[in-house]
Amino acid sequence: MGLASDQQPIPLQRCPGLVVVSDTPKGRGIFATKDIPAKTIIDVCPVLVLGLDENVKHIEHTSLYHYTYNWPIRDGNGDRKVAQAVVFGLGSMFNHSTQDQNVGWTRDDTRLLVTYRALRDIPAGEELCISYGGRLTFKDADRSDLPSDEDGIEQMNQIQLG
Ligand SMILES: C[S@@+](CC[C@H](N)C(=O)[O-])C[C@H]1O[C@@H](n2cnc3c(N)ncnc32)[C@H](O)[C@@H]1O
Repeated sequence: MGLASDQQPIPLQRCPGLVVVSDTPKGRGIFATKDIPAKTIIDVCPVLVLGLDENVKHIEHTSLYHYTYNWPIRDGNGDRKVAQAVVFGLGSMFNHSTQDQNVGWTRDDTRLLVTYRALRDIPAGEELCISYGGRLTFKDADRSDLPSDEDGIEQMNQIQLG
């Protein structure tokens, strides 16, 4: 039996030669064990988009809060809203780098995927980092000169994945 065009399987792709290192200044992080050429697909990650209420009532009170990303949606009235999404796979493991990100991403909001690609050649031994945007809740381990945001207002789930 064939699949309708909107049901075509989505190929998943993960770059080989990646490892999780658990004791970095940023917690766990993803590192390359071999050279990765620019534009290589690093991972194709399915996402779970959380309900707006679900996020406020539940997720914001859990550790998962620190692993969700902005996801634009339309509410029942067709108005634009920013929901939160859990990104499965490596998408939830990339740490933030303010100035030296080597991984970028594209969002597919129809198929609910994020595809991560190397922004440049990544040499073996380097950590793979994305940008969370300009608003961080934690002290950036790359920038010891900056004070951390201690008022708790700027939350990690405001990561500007978009
Ligand atoms: C999506 S998780 C990334 C994986 C995380 N390091 C772990 O061990 O599960 C986001 C968390 O990683 C840490 N993190 C990410 N980027 C960081 C950075 N530049 N400096 C310090 N901590 C960072 C923060 O604790 C943040 O809340």
